[in-house]
Amino acid sequence: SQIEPNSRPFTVLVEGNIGSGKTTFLNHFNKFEDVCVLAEPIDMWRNCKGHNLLGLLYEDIKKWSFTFQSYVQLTMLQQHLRKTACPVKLMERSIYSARICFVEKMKQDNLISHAAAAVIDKHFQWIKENTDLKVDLIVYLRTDPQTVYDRMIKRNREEEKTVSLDYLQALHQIHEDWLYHKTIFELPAEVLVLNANLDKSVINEEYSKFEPLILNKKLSVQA
Ligand SMILES: Cc1cc2cn([C@H]3C[C@H](O)[C@@H](CO)O3)c(=O)nc2[nH]1
Repeated sequence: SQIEPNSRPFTVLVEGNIGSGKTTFLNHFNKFEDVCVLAEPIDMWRNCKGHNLLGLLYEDIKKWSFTFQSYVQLTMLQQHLRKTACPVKLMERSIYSARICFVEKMKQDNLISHAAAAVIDKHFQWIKENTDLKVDLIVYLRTDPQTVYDRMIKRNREEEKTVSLDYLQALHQIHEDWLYHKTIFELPAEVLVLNANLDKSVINEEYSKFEPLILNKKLSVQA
């Protein structure tokens, strides 16, 4: 019989800096059939009716930040609302990190006008009040800026050629304030902090330790 869409799957957000290993984490959990993995819809950002918004963003971040972040917010909302038959849903980033990490940082650096940021915030607030953005756990892949910078260079994503260590340091700080020090904005769920500096060769061992948490929908690590 048709499996009923599980409208309230145990929803986990995977958050972290550029290059923090989110894709590696998602791939680690992709092998479980109970888990629906939603990677960042980067292909949508690279092709919005033929426009590569991600490419435009890094070509002229001031000019394209609003356009890019508006579309990111829509695509992340679509991911949050996506039905799945799986009992567990793992999302790469979220409408929260869009607003809190990226838009806020761009606003601080005057890469987006305060007027544009205010419009994005109005959308964000309305969405939160009018939709059920159910989140049960946030996994924070905590890294050092230098580590993620080296990985980003090695990954060599075309559009990220112009991303600087300074930018990654600023993004790192905003992730720290939101998810580690918890001094800015709201937290939609408890945060599980993982050491994502670990080398790829041992990182899967580290992630395996948290399978019971993610797969059995436990909210706190058993002592
Ligand atoms: C939610 C969200 C993801 C996201 C990614 N990005 C950028 C950072 C990376 O270079 C690329 C893919 O994550 O897009 C952004 O500027 N704003 C974002 N907001």
